[in-house]
Amino acid sequence: MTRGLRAFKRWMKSHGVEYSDALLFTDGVEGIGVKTLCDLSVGDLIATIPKSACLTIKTSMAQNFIEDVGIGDSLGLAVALMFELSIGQESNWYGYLQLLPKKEPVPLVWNLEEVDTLLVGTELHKAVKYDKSLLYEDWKECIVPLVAAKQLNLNENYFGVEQYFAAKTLIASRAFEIDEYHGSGMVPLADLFNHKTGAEDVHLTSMSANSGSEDDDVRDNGGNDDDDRGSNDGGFDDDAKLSIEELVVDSFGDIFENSGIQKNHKTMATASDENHLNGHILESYSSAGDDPDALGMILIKNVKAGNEVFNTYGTLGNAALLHRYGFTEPENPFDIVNIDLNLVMKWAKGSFSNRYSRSRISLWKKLGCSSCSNQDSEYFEVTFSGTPQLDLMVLLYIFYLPDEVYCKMDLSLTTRMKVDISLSSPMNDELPSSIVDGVHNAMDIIFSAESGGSLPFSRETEDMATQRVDRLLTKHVCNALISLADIREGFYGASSLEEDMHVLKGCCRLREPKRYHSLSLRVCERSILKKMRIFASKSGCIRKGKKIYFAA
Ligand SMILES: C[S@@+](CC[C@H](N)C(=O)[O-])C[C@H]1O[C@@H](n2cnc3c(N)ncnc32)[C@H](O)[C@@H]1O
Repeated sequence: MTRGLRAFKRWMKSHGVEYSDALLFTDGVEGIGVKTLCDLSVGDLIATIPKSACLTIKTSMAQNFIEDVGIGDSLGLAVALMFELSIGQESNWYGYLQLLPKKEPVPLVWNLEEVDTLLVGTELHKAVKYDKSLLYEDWKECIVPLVAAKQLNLNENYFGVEQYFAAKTLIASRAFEIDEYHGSGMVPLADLFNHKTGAEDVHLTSMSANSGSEDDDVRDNGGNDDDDRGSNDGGFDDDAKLSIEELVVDSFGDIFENSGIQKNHKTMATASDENHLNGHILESYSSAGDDPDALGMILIKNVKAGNEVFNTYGTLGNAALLHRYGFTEPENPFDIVNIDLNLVMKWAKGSFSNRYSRSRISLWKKLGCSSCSNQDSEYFEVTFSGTPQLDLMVLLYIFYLPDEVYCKMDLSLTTRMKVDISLSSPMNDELPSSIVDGVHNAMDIIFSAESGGSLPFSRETEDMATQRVDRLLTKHVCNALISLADIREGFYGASSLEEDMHVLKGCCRLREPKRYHSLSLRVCERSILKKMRIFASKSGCIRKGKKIYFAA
């Protein structure tokens, strides 16, 4: 065991952190991980962590001045972390901080040349540059004045821009949302568990008697932040976090529900004098106590002796994993690629005038269709299987609607909107709900307009959703999808997917992590684009052999 781990164990003991003696902390070339020495079962409580041992704005010695100047959330936590680092052994978390890496080598702390060469074309290229400029501004506006305020007597060597970026990488990769009072914070021990996509063994949860539902899982800050582009690029500009109370519909919910964990809390057994209990596990969750001031780590799966115990950082694609945690996973089913609306406009320029494109997009919006949006871009998602977002297919379909159908629909929608809006509040500039009813409704309106008022397929006998999509995929739409995939592919530069795959094979994950994971991201994204082309060409072929409802 390394010195850092030994000191950390002593620190845990003196700060009331208890853990099962079945847990083995490993410290190898790939960093720290947690294994089990004996079989563990669903519902086993393998660790408890007092909230007072978590490093948050509230628990930090810097609380007063952070709250006085009014910086909260992840910026405030970064200041708390930098402050605790700056006071060395004086810090309550010294034994914990010694174990942390100086920074997590995520793209935020790559130099600009690395970002521009390794990430070019990928979902992360723009996002990382955006983070860098935004965080630099935050530092200048909020942290520089703190250091300048001599009465705070801050050690400027710990509050430079480099130190701020490093703190942000640690927070992005290790912080959890604790509760409404503490906000997000560093949770010692819980942050030693590595991630496995969709197959985690353990959850961090609240130990309060009023808790015990899936709502109480303490959320890793990486999980599905609302501000993440397509929930796929992680994100450092993350002030909108969910507290435990808000986690009613959490992505972990199903797993927790199916885990068979008993949720009737009883009184917690008196803590042993020893930090590790002898029976391998601390408690089963059902007999663990009511302690609103503690967090518990609970097994949601059986884990065999000798295996690593994994947590999950959320259902994240590779762009998000690399962005926030600095690694990627092969064949990650949550991977997506985005097609920007601007890219669709670029494609449209080849065949249509700007005016024509704008009018078709306007009709698409009036029908209640939409793209995803983030920061200053609008985009469509393409899933791991290569299926493009339905709204994109509808937009492409609308581009090819005959003029007379387009005019008829536009006129009728505009008239309807005018009537509906004049009947509602004069301040209400949103579309009436009768019109904004989602992309499926939009398809029904289009198909019905094309066929002179009736839907040309049976609602009773066939699957409506499949019929709708099938009908959307005209030859024009399929060709447009292939062209969009080709244009998007062009962003990666001259090398082909096969060349990238070949280089990736020869690249060592441990020796060249930046090159390896960025190449892995490129290969995953380009493979999705390849699947999108196959989706479009197969759909085109299938249509040739089927009844075609309308001329394409
Ligand atoms: C919360 S920490 C987990 C503990 C960490 N391994 C350590 O040494 O302290 C998160 C970091 O661990 C690493 N990590 C976690 N899961 C991983 C995985 N499945 N593959 C590669 N690295 C992983 C990444 O560097 C990530 O940013």
